[in-house]
Amino acid sequence: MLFHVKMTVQLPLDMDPETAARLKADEKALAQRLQQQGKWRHLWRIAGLYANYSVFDVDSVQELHDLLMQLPLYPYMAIEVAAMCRHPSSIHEDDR
Ligand SMILES: O=C(O)CC1=CCC(=O)O1
Repeated sequence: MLFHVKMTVQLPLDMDPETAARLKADEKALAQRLQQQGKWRHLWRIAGLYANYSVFDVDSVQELHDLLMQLPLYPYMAIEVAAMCRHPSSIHEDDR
């Protein structure tokens, strides 16, 4: 199951810089692990914003929920999710 996810990061302005740096490093490590596992298929910066557009490939809505909840930056993110299904004109046979 493919899901389009928009994540907008809103760190508190008064957050300790070391805490922010640790959260970002932990987020990066988990994001890269999930990409290697094929769960986090795409990760794009939205130009001009501290936000990203991502595509997740998971087995269930519950799995997506659990992945998003475990992101280190989750408490500081606004998250929007859209479920996607195959477009009849797509030439990509592996999209599902
Ligand atoms: O910087 C972001 O958009 C938040 C984020 C998601 C994965 C990551 O490494 O940072």
